[in-house]
This record gives sequence, structure tokens and C-alpha cells, in this order.
Amino acid sequence: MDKEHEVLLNAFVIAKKRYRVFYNAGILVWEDESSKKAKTTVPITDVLSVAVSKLPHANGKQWTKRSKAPPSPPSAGPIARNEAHGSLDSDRIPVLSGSTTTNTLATNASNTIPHNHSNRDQNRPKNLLLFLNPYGGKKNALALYERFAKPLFRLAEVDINLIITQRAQQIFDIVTSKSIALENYDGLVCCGGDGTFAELFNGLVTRTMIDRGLDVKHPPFLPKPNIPIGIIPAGSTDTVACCLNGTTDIKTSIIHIILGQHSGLDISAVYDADAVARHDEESPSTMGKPRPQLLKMFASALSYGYLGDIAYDSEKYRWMGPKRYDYSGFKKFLANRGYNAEIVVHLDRRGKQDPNDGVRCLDKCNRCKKALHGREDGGTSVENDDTEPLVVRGKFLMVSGANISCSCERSPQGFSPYCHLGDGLLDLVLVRHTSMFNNLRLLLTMTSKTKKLSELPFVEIYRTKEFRFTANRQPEHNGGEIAPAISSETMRRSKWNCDGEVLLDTNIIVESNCQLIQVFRRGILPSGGTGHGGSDQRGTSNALASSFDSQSSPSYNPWP
Ligand SMILES: Nc1ncnc2c1ncn2[C@@H]1O[C@H](COP(=O)(O)OP(=O)(O)OP(=O)(O)O)[C@@H](O)[C@H]1O
Repeated sequence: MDKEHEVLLNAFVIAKKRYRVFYNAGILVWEDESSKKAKTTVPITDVLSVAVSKLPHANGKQWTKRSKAPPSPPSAGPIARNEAHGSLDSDRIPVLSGSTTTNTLATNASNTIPHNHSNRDQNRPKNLLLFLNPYGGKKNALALYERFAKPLFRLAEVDINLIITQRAQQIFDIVTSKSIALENYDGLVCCGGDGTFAELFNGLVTRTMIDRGLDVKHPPFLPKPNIPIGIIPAGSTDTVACCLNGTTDIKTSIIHIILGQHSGLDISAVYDADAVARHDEESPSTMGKPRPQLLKMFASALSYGYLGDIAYDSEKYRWMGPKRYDYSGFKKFLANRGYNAEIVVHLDRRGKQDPNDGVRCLDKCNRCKKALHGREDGGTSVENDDTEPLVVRGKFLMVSGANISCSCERSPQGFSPYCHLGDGLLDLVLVRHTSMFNNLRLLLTMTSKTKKLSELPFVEIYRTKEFRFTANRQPEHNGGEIAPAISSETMRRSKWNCDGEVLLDTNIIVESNCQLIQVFRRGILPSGGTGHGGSDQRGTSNALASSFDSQSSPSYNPWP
């Protein structure tokens, strides 16, 4: 740093030690004068808010104290602050369980939200629509919001319109309701788990299809929404938040939302493979390739077999909270069920898409950057169909499509640690049905900090843009002959676990969509240095959460 350009901002004493704060070349520096090496630096762009303190310190120990109460939210206008509704939270918008909309939301372009953001000229979100799921995780999302999110949003003068959901699917219904003018918001945010986030982006992509006049059941393509979304983790697993930020720390996510940087996240779409077949048979002369029926989109993982069974079974025990996954997981582990299936996966002909290449998706990831601009590592367009199909058949304990690595607190390496957030590809993870002993190895590997699933001999991982899954079918009757009896064991089918929610359609096609949505986040820095997505190191978030009071101990959640 050039001393000449240093601007002293303040000097003060805490517990007989002298400190000074100065500004230099875009960096704020807090320095202990007795030991010039003891410095804390913050880029000016990372400062959330500046408050002038009129009360230096009453007892000589505390340096600053906010001199005034947090700014009261700006006057309401048509976005009513709901004291009138008896709400405890002045930002809260009440909704009934049957609601798909509410007349207190921004419903058309003229109902713009008044702002009072004189001290911010950066490109940060000024008003957000925030959906909170009070039902997921440990059912403490509202308490977490009140404790961590609300003060930070107030500090940063971000207007929040809060909707506390009253039922499942309500976020989807509200976001897809045309009567709400989403363009009046700088972002849509949810506070909940992976299922809540899934409702939000499924709703937003569907809304974008509706706005563009596309057929939402058989879309010719998935359009990119132009509004960023964010997640404040308050679920059971919080895999998405963990992969986006390198941590499930709630303050880190909130600060990333406030700072407003966003980047592209791949979204994988699940189509009904049977609906395609029927469509083809009915209209063989149809011009062009008929599109299969879109069932759902996912951001973390889609799993058939073991994890599908757990998702289905554990819903019955939701009252147990996150422990339900342990309980159902144990039951399904003992059952050791295998499922017959055929998977057709499209692989890069040149073998350049290696899911075990050791390259993690970190800050300024080259792979994701190139994918967005139509090129992947090999220098050719990802969109180019330079792939060949590989057919894999057998009996599987589990078949999973990982849209992201799926690393989380319970499973530090996730399904596939080198899966990228924005390269337009997903990792197909096939776990063969074997012995109970191998299942135990699988579980130990899944929860290990260092071991990877790819190291197990009964696990195969393929990187692909799409795959087709067909559960074992009853052989067709041949010329009136009676087909040989097939055991119920052979014909058994599982369910799909799609971002933690159950999907009942079995035969599906899965396709990744490169950076379909924009999410509030910053790149994850490699731990122990800087780098651009090229090293096999666990990342750490580069947010400033550590400067705030610490959250209650992180929950170590099971990993379905
Ligand atoms: N008010 C509500 N009542 C009942 N269900 C709700 C309500 N609001 C949202 N939901 C549903 O709750 C389900 C679970 O939410 P979510 O996935 O966020 O929590 P979780 O399953 O505990 O966490 P994770 O997915 O991270 O493991 C979602 O499918 C969502 O649709």
C-alpha cells in the first residue's frame, strides 16, 4: 500500500491500546498501533453500512455503539407495512394458505416501492421479496430470520417484503401468479432448505416461461429468468447453500445477498420419458422432435433407490425433525434393496469430461466461465453434440444425478466433489447393489471428510449433459406365449428424491441447463490461498460473517 494515499479516518483507545482506522486504495484498514502487523482489512466494496457514532464509549471498553435505532423501514405506499394486519413484523405480508397472491404485494408496474437509500450507490439489491418456510428444518426459520437476517437487512437498508408460507407449493404458486410484478424486486430470496429453494426457482423459471408464452408442460427450451435469487439456509440439509457459499453459515448467505453479486447456477430438468414415447407413437409424423413433459427442475441432486426410499419413508416422520433421516436411513440400510434399471448416458466422445479430474469449482472458475461462453475445457462448444451414448444396465442400490457436488456438513465431499456449479453438465453417480458390508463402506465414505465415492469399486461416475433412466420393465408377451414369471423383487421400483422431495414418475430423462438461474453468491476461495478453480482444496467463503456475533452451533444434519 502506498503511504502517500493513506487517509486517516479515526484513532481511538480500547483497553489502553491505541488503534487507528485508515483508508487506502479501496481498502479499509483497522490497525493496532503497538503491533503494526495486527491489521484487519476490508475492501470498501464489502462494507455493508456506515453509521456515525455519537456515543464513543461509555466504559472505555466498547468502541462503537450505534447512536440511533436502526432506520425504520421506508414508508409503505402500496406495499403495505402490515401493522394494520396485527403482524409482529412490520415487513411481513400475511397470506392465507389458499393464496397464490396477496393485494399487499407489488401487483403492477405502477406500484413501485418507495426507496430511501441515500447512502448507497453500489449495485446492490434495494428491495427483496423474501419467502420464509416455517415448517422445514428444525422449524426455527422465523427465529433465525429475526435474529440474523432482519438486523443485517436493516443495517444495509434493504427493504424486505416477507411472506411466511402457509403450505407446501405456495412459493411456486405466488411466483407463477401473473398478478405479481416481479420486476419491482431486485431479487427473490427464500429462507428454508433445499426444498424451499427448489420451489422458488421452479416457480421463477415457470413464470419466465409463462411471461414468454411458452408451453410450460412441454417447453421447447427453458428460458433464463432475469432476476437473481438467493437462499438463507434454515433447512435440514442445506446442500445448495453449502455448495454456493462453502458453508451453511446463515450470516454468510445473508451478507452475500446484501452485497448483491450473483453468478450463474446450472439447473437440471427432469422430463417424463414415458410421456415422450406415447407422444411419438400417437403422432409419428409430427414435425421436429416432440418435447417430453417437464416434471420438475432440481439444483442439488436427484436420487433413485436408497435415497429415494429414505425421502419417501422419512416424510412420515417429519415430526422428528432432521433425525427422521437417520431413522429412515437406518431402516433402508438394513433392507439393502436393489433396483434393476437401464441408464443411457451421453458421454463426451473425446473423453474430456472427467468427473474425477481433481478440479473443484472455486472462485472465478475457468470451467464455468468457458461453459457460459460456449466453450468447455477442450475448447469446443458444450452445446455441440459431440457425444456418444453408453448403456449401463444392472441392479443398483442408488442412481443419482448430481447437479452440484452436494457437499454439506454431513457429507463433506458430497456425491461428486469436482462437479461444477455452472459448466452445464451434471455428474451421474451409479452405486451397484452389493453386500451389506459394501453399503457400510458407502455410508462411511459418504460421511468422510477425505474419502470420495469414486474410490469405491462398486461406484461409477459419469459427467454428462443428459441421461435417460428406465426402471426394469416387464418383458413383452411374445406371440401369445406366456412370459416367464418374474419375481416381485426383480420388478420392484423405487421413487426419486428430487432436491429432498419425492417424485413418483420413474422413467425419466434428465438434462442440465447451463447457468439457467442467477444466484446471489461470491466465488469460494480455496482454503489456504487464492486460485481460480484449479486446485483440489476445500474452499472457504470469502464473506465477512466472522465479524458478527456467532450463530448457535451449526447443525450436523443427515444427508439424504
Ligand atoms: N407452511 C408450510 N407448511 C407445510 N409445508 C411447507 C410449508 N412451507 C413450505 N413447505 C414445504 O416444506 C417442505 C420442506 O422444506 P425444506 O426442504 O425447506 O426443509 P427441509 O426438508 O427440512 O430441508 P432440506 O431440504 O435442506 O433437507 C418443502 O417441500 C416445502 O414445499
